[in-house]
Amino acid sequence: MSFDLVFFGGTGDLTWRKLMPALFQAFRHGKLPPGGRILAVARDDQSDEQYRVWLKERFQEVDTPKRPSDEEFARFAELIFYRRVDLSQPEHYQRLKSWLGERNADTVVLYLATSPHLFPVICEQLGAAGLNEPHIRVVLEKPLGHDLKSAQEINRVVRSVFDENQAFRIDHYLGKPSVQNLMALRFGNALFEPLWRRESIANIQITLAESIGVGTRGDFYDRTGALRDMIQNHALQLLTMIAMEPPSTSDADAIRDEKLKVLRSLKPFTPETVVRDVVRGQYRAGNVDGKAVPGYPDEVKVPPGSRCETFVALRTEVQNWRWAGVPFYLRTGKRLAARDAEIVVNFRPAPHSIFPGENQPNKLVIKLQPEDGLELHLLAAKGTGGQHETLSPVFLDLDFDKAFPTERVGAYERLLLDAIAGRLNLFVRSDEQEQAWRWVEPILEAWGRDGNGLRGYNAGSWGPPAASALVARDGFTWSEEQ
Ligand SMILES: NC(=O)C1=CN([C@@H]2O[C@H](COP(=O)(O)OP(=O)(O)OC[C@H]3O[C@@H](n4cnc5c(N)ncnc54)[C@H](OP(=O)(O)O)[C@@H]3O)[C@@H](O)[C@H]2O)C=CC1
Ligand SMILES: O=C1O[C@H](COP(=O)(O)O)[C@@H](O)[C@H](O)[C@H]1O
Repeated sequence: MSFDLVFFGGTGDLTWRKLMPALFQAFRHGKLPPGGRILAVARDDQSDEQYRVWLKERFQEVDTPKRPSDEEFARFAELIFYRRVDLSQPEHYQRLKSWLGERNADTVVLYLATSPHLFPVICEQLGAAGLNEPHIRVVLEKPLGHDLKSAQEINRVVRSVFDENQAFRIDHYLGKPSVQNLMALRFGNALFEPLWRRESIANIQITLAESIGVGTRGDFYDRTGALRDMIQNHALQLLTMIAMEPPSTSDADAIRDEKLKVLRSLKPFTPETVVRDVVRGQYRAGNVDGKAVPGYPDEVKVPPGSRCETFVALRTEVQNWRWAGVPFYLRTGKRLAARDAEIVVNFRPAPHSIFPGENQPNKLVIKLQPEDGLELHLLAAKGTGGQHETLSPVFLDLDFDKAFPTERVGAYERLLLDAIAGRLNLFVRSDEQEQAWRWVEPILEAWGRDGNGLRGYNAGSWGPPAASALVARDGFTWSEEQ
């Protein structure tokens, strides 16, 4: 199967930092289908060779084990081409069309690695140039819009040019091996399904914590904030996979239909519940990994007096028979104590304990980052004798890197290969994406009306104390406090 993969935004940060290195890994692992060409397009005027030299220099910034040797880069570079294309110029799309027409590949993937404000014009121009035939796919990078209205507008234009099954909306968390394992855990094993419900589960916590700050992207981040950057997409996608009903097949739409049902069942926010159930914070100066770091207001390019949230914790519920009354807590933030992404399923305590002392409930920790694995926390008898055995916490620890010692496929590598192969399972459908916006919109509106609720937290902490109070109100604690 021959393919052409075109990166719009071919000189951008996303392309050289994430996409090209991911493609190189696919190439190195022999996973890239043969007969492929990779075309980068942007407004700079440069030759194929100049672009390859530029890209090779950028690769020096990639982590050492993932960096190509000179010989590997030379072979990879044979697949890479560059063309000058100004995306606002209709005639430049004809130039692109002639390049693609040189050999009419079986599959064409057009990856929009540009700012989303260009998506409508790019799609319109692709349609006008006839670059929307069925063998052509369009990959839309996050963020897909800034709110419901802008997301709907992007989707309207995309749908007017492409069929839904030609549109691949990226949420890179869906490409992480650990997220694949979440599906495998739930739907490849019969063990947990009888317990996966309100009768056995007390609460579910989804934490996407980062220890990094906003780096040099302060201006971009300040227009976005943690709710749009992480909750509307990554955290909600994880929630859907935890809460969804078993799909009848592994087809993309069977899975996406079930995820959509979860999004539609989320308890809607009102102005009162936003105040009660959503905590937002902004980091102040502090220490992370033993190093002093500045507060958000002092980060590069952050506008003075910014009210942008770098932390969100919230409580919600999935209103259906399986989950009624079970709190789902979502939490994300920059400059937190650790880089730690995990889903914690806290089970209810044993109804009656015959053992003295500990009666700690079981919990299942699905670890996404930095390690990728599963921990099942149980109580066990130490076997020290005496009339009354006391129980101690122990855990079964499954480390997927050890279980599968062969090289595992990274998120962008996986998603790029899936887009080339036409597999939609790990991409977000427009209705899911719009429903996620619909659900976060009352929070954005409430915050827009009332700028007072932003709480400071020290860099290197787990966020504002109000986040702990949010779970304590229900009689729970966050996993790191358990
Ligand atoms: N950087 C990252 O790690 C991530 C970025 N994203 C998202 O991806 C998108 C791109 O981000 P990023 O790569 O950082 O942005 P950059 O500003 O680094 O790159 C933008 C790219 O778009 C090109 N471009 C802009 N306008 C035009 C035009 N009119 N015609 C042709 N090309 C154009 C630029 O090339 P030139 O100006 O030379 O024409 C450049 O190649 C953003 O929406 C961002 O939020 C998402 C996840 C991670
Ligand atoms: O989408 C985004 O994700 C990254 C975090 O991704 P991870 O794979 O490193 O967990 C985040 O830093 C960025 O702000 C956000 O746009």
